[in-house]
Amino acid sequence: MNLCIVGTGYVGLVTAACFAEMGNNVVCVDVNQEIVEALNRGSIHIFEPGLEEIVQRNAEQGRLRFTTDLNEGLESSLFVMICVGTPSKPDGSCDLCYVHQVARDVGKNMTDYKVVVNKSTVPVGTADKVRALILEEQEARGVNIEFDVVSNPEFLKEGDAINDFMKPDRVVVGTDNVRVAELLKALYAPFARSRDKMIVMGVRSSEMTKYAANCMLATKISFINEIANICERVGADVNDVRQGIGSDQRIGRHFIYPGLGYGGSCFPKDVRALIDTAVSNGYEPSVLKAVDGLNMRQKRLLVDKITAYFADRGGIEGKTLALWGIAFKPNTDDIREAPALELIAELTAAGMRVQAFDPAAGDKAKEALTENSLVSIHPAQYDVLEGADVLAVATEWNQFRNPDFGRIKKTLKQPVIFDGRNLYGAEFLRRYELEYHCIGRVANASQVG
Ligand SMILES: NC(=O)c1ccc[n+]([C@@H]2O[C@H](COP(=O)([O-])OP(=O)(O)OC[C@H]3O[C@@H](n4cnc5c(N)ncnc54)[C@H](O)[C@@H]3O)[C@@H](O)[C@H]2O)c1
Ligand SMILES: O=c1ccn([C@@H]2O[C@H](COP(=O)(O)OP(=O)(O)O[C@H]3O[C@H](CO)[C@@H](O)[C@H](O)[C@H]3O)[C@@H](O)[C@H]2O)c(=O)[nH]1
Repeated sequence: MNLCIVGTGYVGLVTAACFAEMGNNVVCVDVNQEIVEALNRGSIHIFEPGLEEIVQRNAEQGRLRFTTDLNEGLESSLFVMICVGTPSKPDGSCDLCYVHQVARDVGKNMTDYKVVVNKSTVPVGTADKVRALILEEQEARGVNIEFDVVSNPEFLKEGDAINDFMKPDRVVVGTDNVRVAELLKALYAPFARSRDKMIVMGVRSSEMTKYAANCMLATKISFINEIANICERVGADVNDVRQGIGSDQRIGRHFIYPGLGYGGSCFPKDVRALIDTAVSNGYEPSVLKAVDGLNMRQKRLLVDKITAYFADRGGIEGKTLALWGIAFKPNTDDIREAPALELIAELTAAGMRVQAFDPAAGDKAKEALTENSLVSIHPAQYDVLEGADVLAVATEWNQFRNPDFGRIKKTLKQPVIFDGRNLYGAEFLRRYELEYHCIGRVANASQVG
């Protein structure tokens, strides 16, 4: 089948590469010329394990092309997939300007029947708006070309995106048109060989399903973080509690890891967008507001712990923090709403220096933090320990899980680790005479209360 994918970010590029891998002909369109030129040279602008190889292979074999010209994609394609960003506006509502622009461009340029598939995460009612904008542009041209608009939210997660796309738990399709549902079923058939994975529903329910899924997952995280914060005050260990509750199948083991709160380009903005949708429709979303509020507090947790540690040691001004991990999660270079950025901003505002390392997000962090003279980004994990007072861990990259504790102890001015991802065992660290502060566990019972 012939597809036009609009937007070559985390979702667009993965979608394009995976559909091309299944034999489809895919044209990828992006307004960013630099990104398109790089892709045409076989180099991808994001870090996503396994993606570059699939992109290169399919481009070489002629099934995957990149262009800034939407017409090139529209010409030959039955499906037009919208995969552009839907960031937060300052008031928390969803900014739909990129989606609306694509809808207008499609209306201006289409010459034959299209299935317009929206994969971006968008508030309920957006498909209706996309339809209206396409019709408006067609009217302005004096043409009447048939098309359908379908909602098909994407559930992949960064760092494991190829696997998620190739083996989805489900494929949600929002349409009341049986013929279009059949077309999508055929398109997704290679990803659903073991069982029928397509769940067809109304467009509004499909748009809502995406927000409900992300908000449910965000709620699990804020819930366990709340439990962790209580554990810490009463001398319980959240690691044990997590296992104790996770073995109940109704609760499950996934997505109940406490930490510095959720970051990334999805959970924070999507929770806020659903809050905005609820409020605009006269409903007070008390659970969602609590989830968001707790997450914002959680991102400050290490700031408070580090500040408290230095309170009777001359304060944090002039001290140096070694920081491992900047990306919002491992296996990605994405730093959007990363808890580490909050940590860096708060500590440097109070006069602390930060020497940071991340296995993939270093370049993006350098760009984002260029104006902050108290931050330096280093290319090697152990370099950041040189001259540092203490170490903090903000992202659970595998290479931080079993580090050289002897070297940490020897290099730091003060043998203390602040762990925002609960990677280490307190007992074990005591053997290295390293003081350990983490989330929801009190290493020394005398610290309780
Ligand atoms: N990142 C994820 O893990 C993920 C997962 C599921 C769903 N989503 C949702 O998918 C959407 C895309 O997210 P993303 O992370 O891939 O975004 P992104 O910011 O990585 O990429 C968006 C791309 O769209 C391009 N673009 C903007 N306007 C355009 C236009 N008019 N024509 C062509 N290209 C245009 C941008 O240049 C950019 O390259 C969002 O709604 C997001 O919420 C993201
Ligand atoms: O038990 C957990 C699991 C995750 N996180 C944090 O939650 C955030 C989000 O993690 P994850 O969901 O793995 O990454 P995303 O790439 O943001 O993926 C989410 O957002 C995407 C965009 O909508 C959806 O498609 C995915 O299904 C959904 O998992 C990260 O900061 C993680 O550190 C925790 O703190 N504890």
